[in-house]
Amino acid sequence: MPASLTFAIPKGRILDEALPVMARAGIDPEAAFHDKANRSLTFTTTREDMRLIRVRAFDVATFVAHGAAQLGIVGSDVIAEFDYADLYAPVDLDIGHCHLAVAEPRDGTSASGRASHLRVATKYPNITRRHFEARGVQAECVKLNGAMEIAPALGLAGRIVDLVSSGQTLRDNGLVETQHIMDISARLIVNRVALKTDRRIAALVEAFRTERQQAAAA
Ligand SMILES: Nc1ncnc2c1ncn2[C@@H]1O[C@H](COP(=O)(O)OP(=O)(O)OP(=O)(O)O)[C@@H](O)[C@H]1O
Ligand SMILES: O=P(O)(O)OC[C@H]1O[C@H](OP(=O)(O)OP(=O)(O)O)[C@H](O)[C@@H]1O
Repeated sequence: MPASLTFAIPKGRILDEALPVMARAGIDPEAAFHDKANRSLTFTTTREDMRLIRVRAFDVATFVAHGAAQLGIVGSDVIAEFDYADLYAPVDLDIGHCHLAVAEPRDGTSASGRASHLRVATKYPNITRRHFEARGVQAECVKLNGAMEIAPALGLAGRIVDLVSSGQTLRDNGLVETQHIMDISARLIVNRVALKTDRRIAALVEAFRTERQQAAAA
C-alpha cells in the first residue's frame, strides 16, 4: 500500500462549492465529515490512499507548500498573498469568485490630499504593499483577520483592502470601492516536489482538469 495522500480543504465558504467538484474528480469524504458536531480535523475518503484535512483557508496553502499535505483547494487570493515557491496551482476550479479591492469611506474622510503614504487595514499585507508600491505609494498595513470594513470608521486606517463579491459589506459599512486589484477564484494546488515524485498527484491534477472541461461543456 503506497503512503497516504493528504488533501487540504478550507473550512470556510469555498467548501460547499468544492465538495461536488471533488466528488466528480473521485474524492468523497466519509459521512462524519458532514456531521457539524464532529470536531475531527482528519477524515477518510472513498479513496483508500487519501485522507482529507479541514483547516483555515490561509493554512491550506501553508500545509501544501511545506509538503505536509500534497494537494489542496484554496482561493487565488491566498496563493498571491503567500507566493510560496513550492506551491503550484495547475487548475482554476471556477468557484469562489470574488475580487480584491481597495475601498474607502463614501464620505471621503480618508482622502486627505494626494498622500504618498497610506495606512491600510487588510488581511493581505503583501498583496497590498505590492499593489501600492507599483503606483509609487508606500502603504503601511495594519493586519486584521476579518471585519476590515469597520477600520476606517474607527480611525484605525483610512482605507481597506478586502474581498468583494456582491458589494453589500462595503455598502452596509459606508465604504466605496476605489481600485480593483485582482479577480479571485479557487484553485487546485499541489506541492511541486510531490508532483515530481508521486505519479498519483499528476493523475489527480488530470482528473480535476477533466472535471472542469466536462463542467464547462455541460
Ligand atoms: N464574499 C466572497 N465571495 C466569494 N468568495 C469569497 C468571498 N469571501 C471569501 N471568498 C473566498 O473564500 C476564501 C475563504 O474565505 P472565508 O471568508 O470562508 O474564510 P475566512 O473565514 O476569512 O478564513 P478563516 O477560515 O481563516 O477564518 C477566500 O480566501 C476567498 O478565496
Ligand atoms: O461583497 P460581499 O458579498 O458583501 O462579500 C464580501 C465579504 O465577504 C468576505 O467576508 P466573510 O463573509 O467571509 O467574513 P470574514 O469577515 O470572516 O472574512 C469578505 O472578507 C467581505 O467582508
